[in-house]
Amino acid sequence: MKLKVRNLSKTIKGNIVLNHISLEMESGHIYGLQGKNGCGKTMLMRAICGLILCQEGQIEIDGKIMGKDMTFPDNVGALIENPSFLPNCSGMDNLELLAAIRKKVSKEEIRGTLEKVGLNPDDPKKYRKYSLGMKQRLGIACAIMEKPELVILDEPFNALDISGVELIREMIFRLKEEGALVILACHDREELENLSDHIFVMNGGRIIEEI
Ligand SMILES: Nc1ncnc2c1ncn2[C@@H]1O[C@H](COP(=O)(O)OP(=O)(O)OP(=O)(O)O)[C@@H](O)[C@H]1O
Repeated sequence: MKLKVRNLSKTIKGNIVLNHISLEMESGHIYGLQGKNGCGKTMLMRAICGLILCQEGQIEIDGKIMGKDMTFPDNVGALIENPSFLPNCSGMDNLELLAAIRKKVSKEEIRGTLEKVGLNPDDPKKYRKYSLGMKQRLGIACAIMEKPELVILDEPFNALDISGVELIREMIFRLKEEGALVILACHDREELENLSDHIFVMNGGRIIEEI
């Protein structure tokens, strides 16, 4: 997969939140987005997922232009802010319901994904009773369960304990090894630098540096 962002700009109520962003990314790599609160990392991720439209510029994935040749990328899994799940269903039931939309993965595969993020697929606990870390793990499982080629993870380590951080770090490396294109934002600079092959440093909606 080749992802090209060209001259992308977005203004919300007079505020420039993305300012002439251009970048290229390809499969088999982890790309980190670094920058202060409010610098535009989440907005950029949302734009790449097709969740927001931008006034200027273009996002092209494998030669297809977003908003023209496609509404959303074909094969994307994303964890952006707090995903919504049904409060009165278990984690497994929530994922099964979502998987029924595209019918890409079997029940067994969903169980495997839950185990990968350290959740027990047989746990009957309802989502509303989940701890923050369990919610985070379920959000990550949801993002990766259909084995997307493009994985977007905004602060995946939030609320995770040390073993959770280690598990998810390994999982992200494995996604890359399996050929995914991973885009990651994480406030822990060391963690981000350790995981990423390439880092885009953002400030005020712009990319100010590439590492
Ligand atoms: N729904 C919204 N309406 C208006 N402005 C918004 C909205 N969401 C975000 N913004 C603005 O867009 C800018 C970029 O926000 P964004 O969430 O992308 O930052 P971020 O880099 O992800 O920050 P953080 O590190 O805090 O997650 C900020 O100035 C923010 O105030």
